[in-house]
Amino acid sequence: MIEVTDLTKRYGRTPAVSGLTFTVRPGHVTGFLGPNGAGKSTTLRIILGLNIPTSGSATVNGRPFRDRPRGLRHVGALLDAHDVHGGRTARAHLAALARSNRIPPARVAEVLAEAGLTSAADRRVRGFSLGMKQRLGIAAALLGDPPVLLFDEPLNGLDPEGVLWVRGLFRRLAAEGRTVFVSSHLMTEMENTADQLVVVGRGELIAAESLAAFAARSARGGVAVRSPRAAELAPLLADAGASVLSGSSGDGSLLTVTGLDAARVGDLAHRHGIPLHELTARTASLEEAYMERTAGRAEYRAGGAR
Ligand SMILES: Nc1ncnc2c1ncn2[C@@H]1O[C@H](COP(=O)(O)OP(=O)(O)OP(=O)(O)O)[C@@H](O)[C@H]1O
Repeated sequence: MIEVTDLTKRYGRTPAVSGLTFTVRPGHVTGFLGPNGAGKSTTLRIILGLNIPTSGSATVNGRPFRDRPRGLRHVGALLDAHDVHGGRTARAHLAALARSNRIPPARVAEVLAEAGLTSAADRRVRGFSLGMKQRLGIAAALLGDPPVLLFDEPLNGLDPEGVLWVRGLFRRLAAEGRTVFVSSHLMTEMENTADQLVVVGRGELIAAESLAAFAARSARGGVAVRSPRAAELAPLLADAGASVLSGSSGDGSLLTVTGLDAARVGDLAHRHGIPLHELTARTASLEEAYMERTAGRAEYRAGGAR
């Protein structure tokens, strides 16, 4: 379990993180999302005790992580795949980490195999591609068999097989009851992998909830209803508490309804003897919900709009 409480970090006068509070629970893959510069890496570094917060706290299983001896057995992390001594082989890099964290040396071969690096184990890391370095970083995070794992953009540079591997790995780690916290800009991938989300913008919390709840709040979701008597149905739906928009069907037969699920829309129409020609529940994609909720919270946006 990771608990972040009223966390603030300023660099000079620039706030990187402002009063963030959220909990990352074991047994889930939790996606950590936010526009560039939103404060994700800063937060991950504070959780790992690599940055000192200006105020507030971050704990891992109840204690600040920097207090923990043999760290890799408590928390595994991949922050920056390039942060490896290029002159070492993959095997030597992992063996050094194992020694300094009192991890049995046999784990090195196990995590190399898990990451698909067995055949590259005795090559110097400076010759590795970005994807191979990511695999090595993930192998290092797994080395101590830790209950809590943090990954900052782990999919960068991975080939499709690597992406599939990571997806399965994260799900398995969560199913084993571990806490898995992953930052990523790849919405489709997060949609496939994460079940919980922490979303930040300009250092502030936007949402901490399940992916389903986050998507359900989107105005892009709702129920599409088509009826030859849509004009009669719309006020009945509004009376029942729904928001109703007329669609762009031209003949006025299409309504988009939010605030009532498809079953209640169908029942209500039936009670009033109004025929329906279509009743479709639509869930917003994570990307749609994310773009909507972070609009105006992105510091950098193509086209110059702020
Ligand atoms: N060492 C530092 N010194 C000064 N400012 C910093 C430092 N590290 C981060 N910042 C600033 O803090 C803010 C948050 O940065 P951070 O790297 O945490 O964002 P992020 O969400 O990880 O972004 P990205 O998605 O681009 O990786 C940014 O405005 C950044 O410029």
